[in-house]
Amino acid sequence: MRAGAVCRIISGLLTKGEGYRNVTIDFASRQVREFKAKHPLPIGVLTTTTGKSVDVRNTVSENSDVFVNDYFLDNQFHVDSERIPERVVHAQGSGAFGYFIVTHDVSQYTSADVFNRIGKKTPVFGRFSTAVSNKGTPELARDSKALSVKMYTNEGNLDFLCSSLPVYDYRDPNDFTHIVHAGRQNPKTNLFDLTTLWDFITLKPTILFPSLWRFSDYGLPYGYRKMDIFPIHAYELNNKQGERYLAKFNLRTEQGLDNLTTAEAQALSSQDPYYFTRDLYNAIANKNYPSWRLDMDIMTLEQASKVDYNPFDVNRLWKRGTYKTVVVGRYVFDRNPDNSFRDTEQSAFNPAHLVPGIPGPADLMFKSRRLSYRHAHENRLGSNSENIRINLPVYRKTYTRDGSPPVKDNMNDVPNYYPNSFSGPVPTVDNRHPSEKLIVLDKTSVDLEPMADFYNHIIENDAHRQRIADNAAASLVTVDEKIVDRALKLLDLVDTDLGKRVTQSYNEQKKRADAAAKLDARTRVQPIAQCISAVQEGFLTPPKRKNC
Ligand code: HEM
Repeated sequence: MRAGAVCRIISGLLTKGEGYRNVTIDFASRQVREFKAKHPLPIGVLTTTTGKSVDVRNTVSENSDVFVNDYFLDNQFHVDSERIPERVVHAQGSGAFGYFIVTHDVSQYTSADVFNRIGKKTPVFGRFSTAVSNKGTPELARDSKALSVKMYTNEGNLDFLCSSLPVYDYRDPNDFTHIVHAGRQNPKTNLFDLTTLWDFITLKPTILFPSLWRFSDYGLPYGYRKMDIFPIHAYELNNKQGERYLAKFNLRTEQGLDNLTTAEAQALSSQDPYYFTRDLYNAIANKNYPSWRLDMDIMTLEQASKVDYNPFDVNRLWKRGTYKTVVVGRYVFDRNPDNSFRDTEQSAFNPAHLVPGIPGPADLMFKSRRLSYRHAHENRLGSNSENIRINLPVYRKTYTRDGSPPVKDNMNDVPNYYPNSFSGPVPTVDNRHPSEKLIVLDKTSVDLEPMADFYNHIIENDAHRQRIADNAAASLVTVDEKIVDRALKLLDLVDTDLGKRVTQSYNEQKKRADAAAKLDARTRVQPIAQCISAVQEGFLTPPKRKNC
């Protein structure tokens, strides 16, 4: 049968439409077959890494002198060193190319060239990721998700690093190391340890706020395509006249918000642990391009100085009625990378990659991020991470030279010091840049009011409140009882109804878990397995929620 006919049969078998639930012959599963369809014959003669053709006898090493077999040595040496350090957070990720298009005039707020004309298109690269999990971990855990997007603008790269939750875990950068440790594997058991996580949450209660979001339906989106995403910080913007504004950017999904229940996620994870990557890849391959509307919540500096909360606090939302929202444009992702390591793994996003007209956030957390990402890239990709193709800006002339490869053209014969009298690159004068710096005062106190507001006013009904309580209680079942007491007291302080619901759910779940712990592992998972197969049936038919 001809390759084209095979392709037609396979595409006939594909499940079209939302969710791509038939994971057996979806677009991602047939990638190599598509390659073969495009290249019916081998693409060329096999060579060693230095370009010498490989004799077929060298592809088998039995009874041969392997030390003179370049082909064997190439492969063996290279595979031994083909891993680079994974990202310390957001290690599991998937990339996509696309564009940003301006749909509304926002020149009143920012002079950034990228936003300066309706209809202007800018190429972008996005990397979607899970936050806490290590590389290779199933993607369906109740863990916040993220999108980093690099816009290759005429004024340099503009990177937005965004979380699926609109509030961040802490406002003291010193907490980064400790939450990464407390929320990760225990150093002795090498297992995720909910006691250490809840210990840290109860000692540093700012983390409770995003944790409540994580326990809510927002904490487990139905794939990367179905979530809103936020850079969180209040960005300083300035227009051509040097007038300054504060903006919180929001990326709103155009696929519609949707979420999975914990039971659905468990079932899906057992069937397709990388559902998030697959769903994104398949949607793009099927030309069902995922898109997000970019809007921004805006305040003048004068308004910001009058609100009764800290607008720079990444651990809270801006209060309703204190800002206005304006639409900027759309991100559309329309191409899967041809090589995941080259593009996705080697991408280096840094929130400090900003452009004129967007001086960026002035808070302490952001200042610390300006350092942290540079250091992380140097550790992960070497001193020339900006020379890797995916990270290259449209235009660049610098005085940095040499270092670990890749060095690209290393600025050829251009003078390598500044100032010089020999026509090396010269700086410009940016009159738009405000001469005064914004100074932000930080505070360490914990404010429970935004959490109570979330629970009572953002969460729409009691059924959803109960799901938050059940998810929080489930995460407490294996936690040391003294810390459980602390957690329940804290939840009660946020809201007595929340405290009551979690306590009740915890008592019930704990009783069941204690009884189950006496059984051997296989017997213990029987009821869950039945529940999972019930939910799996649900996945094979059109979306239908099942309560387990
Ligand atoms: C003090 C605060 C923070 C520190 C020290 C920090 C540090 C880091 C580090 C070291 C990485 C790995 C970078 C790499 O290896 O390329 C990372 C990745 C990331 N961070 Fe943060 N982070 C902080 C706050 C935030 C916040 C507030 C957000 C979201 C609004 C965020 C979003 C991300 C995302 C999306 C990535 C993945 C980047 C990628 O796709 O390559 N981080 N962070």
